[in-house]
Amino acid sequence: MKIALSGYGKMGKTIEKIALGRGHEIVLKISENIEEYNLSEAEIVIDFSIPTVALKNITTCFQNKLPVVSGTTGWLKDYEKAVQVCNEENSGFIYASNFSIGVNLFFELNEKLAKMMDGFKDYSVEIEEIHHTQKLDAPSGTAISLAQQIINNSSKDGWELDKAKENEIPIYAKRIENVPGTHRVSYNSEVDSIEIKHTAHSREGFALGAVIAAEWLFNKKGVYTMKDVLSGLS
Ligand SMILES: NC(=O)C1=CN([C@@H]2O[C@H](COP(=O)(O)OP(=O)(O)OC[C@H]3O[C@@H](n4cnc5c(N)ncnc54)[C@H](OP(=O)(O)O)[C@@H]3O)[C@@H](O)[C@H]2O)C=CC1
Ligand SMILES: O=C(O)C1=N[C@H](C(=O)O)C[C@H](O)C1
Repeated sequence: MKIALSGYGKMGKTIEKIALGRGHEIVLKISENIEEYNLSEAEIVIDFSIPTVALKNITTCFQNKLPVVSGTTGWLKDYEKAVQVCNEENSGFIYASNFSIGVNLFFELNEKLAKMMDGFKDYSVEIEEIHHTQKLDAPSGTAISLAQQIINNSSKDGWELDKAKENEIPIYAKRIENVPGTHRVSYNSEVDSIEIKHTAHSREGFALGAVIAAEWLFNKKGVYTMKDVLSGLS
């Protein structure tokens, strides 16, 4: 595939390495105003940029008939707008708050555990995420996805950073130098705790998942998720 990278920071550079290793070409590296670039050489775009530009970059690609795999977090209030433009332009789109295969397995576990724990009122649930100090958004997109899964499978009705109300899930966001991404969901009672945890050892898992998603999306139209991608792999 001829890939354009929207965002050539920590993730863009890791994706370049993985994509080249799988026989793809990087034809464009977008680092500023997307309108200044000639998108015509690219066949697909992988977007790991910044929250304030993600919607513009993604929709500009759709308008240029390019499918997009996006992992940028912190812009999700505008997700439906991106979906609308994708459908209007008959393009292809996959967004995931986390492309790592391990985290997507962790998402499955989280859903199952939330269903099991609902009804055991002695336990209170909380989420902790730890990331490097350059991260722009908090809580992480992955922590929000984990919270949303628990909300969908329990009587919880919201989440809050730090100070949650009775029926909400507290998310604690910590920033520590060089941490690629750690997420922990814990259920705590007076007598014990049950925890599930995912620890990324590097950015390679996120990047590999994004390239696999791009390979899967290539030549498809429509809006998909990592569940669609992974159901074809297992
Ligand atoms: N879904 C997933 O699996 C994962 C998601 N992420 C998310 O991906 C995003 C990027 O992460 P990361 O690579 O660590 O962050 P970086 O800050 O290292 O990279 C972001 C890059 O975007 C560039 N940028 C700025 N303006 C534009 C623009 N107009 N168009 C395109 N690029 C632009 C920045 O350039 P400059 O520095 O010059 O401003 C920077 O190089 C974040 O939102 C992060 O949360 C990260 C890991 C995994
Ligand atoms: O910014 C990061 O680094 C990461 N961001 C994603 C998120 O916000 O969930 C995924 C991963 O944890 C790394």
